[in-house]
Amino acid sequence: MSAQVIDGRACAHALKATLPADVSRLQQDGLPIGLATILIGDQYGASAYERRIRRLAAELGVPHRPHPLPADTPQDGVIRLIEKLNNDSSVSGILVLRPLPAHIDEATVFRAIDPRKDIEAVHPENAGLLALGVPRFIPSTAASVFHLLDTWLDSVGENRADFYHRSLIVVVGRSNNVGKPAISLGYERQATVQSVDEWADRTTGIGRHTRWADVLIVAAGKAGLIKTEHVSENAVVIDVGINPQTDADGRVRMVGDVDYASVAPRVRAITPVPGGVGPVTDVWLLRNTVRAARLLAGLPVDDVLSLATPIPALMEES
Ligand SMILES: NC(=O)C1=CN([C@@H]2O[C@H](COP(=O)(O)OP(=O)(O)OC[C@H]3O[C@@H](n4cnc5c(N)ncnc54)[C@H](OP(=O)(O)O)[C@@H]3O)[C@@H](O)[C@H]2O)C=CC1
Ligand SMILES: Nc1nc(=O)c2c([nH]1)NC[C@@H]1CN(c3ccc(C(=O)N[C@@H](CCC(=O)O)C(=O)O)cc3)C=[N+]21
Repeated sequence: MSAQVIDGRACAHALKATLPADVSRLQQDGLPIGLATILIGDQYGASAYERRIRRLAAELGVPHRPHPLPADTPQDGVIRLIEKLNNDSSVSGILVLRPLPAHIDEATVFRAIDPRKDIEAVHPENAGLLALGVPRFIPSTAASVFHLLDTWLDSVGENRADFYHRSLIVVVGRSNNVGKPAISLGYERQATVQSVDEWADRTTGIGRHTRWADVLIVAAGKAGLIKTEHVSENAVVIDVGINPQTDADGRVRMVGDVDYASVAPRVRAITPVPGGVGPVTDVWLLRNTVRAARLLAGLPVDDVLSLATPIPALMEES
């Protein structure tokens, strides 16, 4: 039987429906909303993402200021730009695209962002809040992964809590802005969560872990890493990877970390690339920009992580 294809474009379309109204309400009240992006160099995935954000911001009416910087920009120059954006009241959200060139220390750059404008939760304060289960912002890629899962569960009529409580979620890749936040969101849903990194691949192989996964989240940045022997038949596979692949005719196209052609026929459900996690990530970043603008203005925001279900007592109190 062939897998159900989880449609990221449809999910993104539904998720963005209320955003233009949210944006114009802020603007009518004279409250600033604006997104600043910093792209250093021209890495394929980062440039692709920046272009998409640019288009989506225009569509939703969010003022966007792109800051393209040459690959050899010194770290001080990047920090100075961030400080300027921190102090600019027309900017409510700041996104620094990864990966950064080797001469720039990611942690130092992320620490320079005003935590209230840190829409990807990369500043230690926001990363800590997420790890503690009380996030200010949910990083957009991990948010997209779980939004797709939740939406898919609703569509097949499975109770979200029942599903997560009994499920093993295996996360391949544990970077600070994709893998680790996804692990945190899995914990928050009270699933059993396992993290697999490159050492597992180099030593015992990742199949001994991934084959047990009810939910397999793959964010390694390695095209074709997950093949049919890595998955079980009831798995729900979420492919985060965005990798450039050059066709025989010289055209570059995007592929995920999952070998879709061999894996899709075997599993229960799967996200494609393109058209899976990516489009929802884009919308979530703009949602976080609106959230930041509201928080900066002192307006209420929804509680994004009230998901945990208390475990009933085993014995009634006498
Ligand atoms: N679709 C979307 O919305 C988004 C897609 N992406 C894409 O997701 C991918 C991952 O991004 P990101 O987390 O930033 O990448 P990083 O390079 O920062 O991290 C990759 C992680 O994967 C692990 N890894 C690498 N190779 C293997 C392997 N063979 N087996 C197991 N684990 C492995 C690394 O392990 P170790 O820690 O041991 O080095 C590391 O933890 C990229 O393709 C990126 O373009 C990113 C953001 C959004
Ligand atoms: N700080 C930071 N945060 C990121 O989230 C981040 C980053 N840096 N650096 C680069 C990667 C890559 N990334 C993408 C997200 C969505 C699409 C996306 O929407 N892609 C479409 C592609 C459509 C097409 O052009 O074919 C899709 O998947 O359907 C692509 C790439 C975010 N990243």
